[in-house]
Amino acid sequence: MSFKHFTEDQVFHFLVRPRSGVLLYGPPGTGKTLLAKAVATECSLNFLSVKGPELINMYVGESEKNVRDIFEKARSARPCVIFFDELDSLAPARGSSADSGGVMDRVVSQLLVEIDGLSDNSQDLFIIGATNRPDLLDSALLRPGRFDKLLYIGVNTEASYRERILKAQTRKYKLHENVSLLSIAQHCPPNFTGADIYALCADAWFHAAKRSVKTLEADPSRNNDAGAEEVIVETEDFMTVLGDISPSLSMEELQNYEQLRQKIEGPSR
Ligand SMILES: Nc1ncnc2c1ncn2[C@@H]1O[C@H](COP(=O)(O)OP(=O)(O)OP(=O)(O)O)[C@@H](O)[C@H]1O
Repeated sequence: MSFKHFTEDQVFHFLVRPRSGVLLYGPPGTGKTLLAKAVATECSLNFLSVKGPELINMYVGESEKNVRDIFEKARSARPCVIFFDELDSLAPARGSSADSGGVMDRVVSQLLVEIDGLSDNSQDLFIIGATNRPDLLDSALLRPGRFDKLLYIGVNTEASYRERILKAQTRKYKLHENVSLLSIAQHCPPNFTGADIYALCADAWFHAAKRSVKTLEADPSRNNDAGAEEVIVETEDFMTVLGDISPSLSMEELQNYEQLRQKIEGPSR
């Protein structure tokens, strides 16, 4: 895992300007989790990942206890990054949830207490949050000393961006010499996310594997050939499966995310 798939700006905010909390936001499948893991790996920190809904429990007081326990676990694993995925489901704006007894409000309060408690030892315990809906979060979470840096992780519609992700995703594949990843990137819809490209590569490999099996079945004498079982992925494998994969986000949805980003960060960026 490395930072090479992310922009210098994104890496700068993590490595050069350490802070208590960073919030990654943007459409699903764009690499927010991947980036959080890369930060932990690159900085030699333990990585504790938790999905917001996993901490919510129907029994009174249990959800708050789960929040406390996660921070306790992270403290004992220092130096550590706690990654809160789907943060909006753990910390929605207080007063907005329809739950009886204000469970979610108490969870948010507990989370704020724990985050504020980090300030003493922020040198070796960091929090990274991720959400597709930063607009739903309790605004107190975004105050200085908490998740005070918001970083948009979006989709770049240029082919060279998709080519970089294709390169990363196929680095362990044996590609046929006819494969041009740039050309494949140019054939992908501009709104393909990293997760869509992951699906494309996995399906292309599977398509190539099926072809290898068929070839061996047709000519069993090749079973003993050196490397006969090796799966070599060809351009045709990518092109065949490409038609079956629809972008998980429409262009309109991407524009909505872009508008949300502009609302949060201002139009100048
Ligand atoms: N920039 C990228 N480079 C390489 N692979 C990527 C990139 N972005 C996404 N992927 C691939 O897509 C998969 C999903 O990415 P990830 O889980 O990090 O997205 P996410 O933004 O956290 O999504 P969600 O909001 O749904 O949790 C990853 O396992 C990875 O294989």
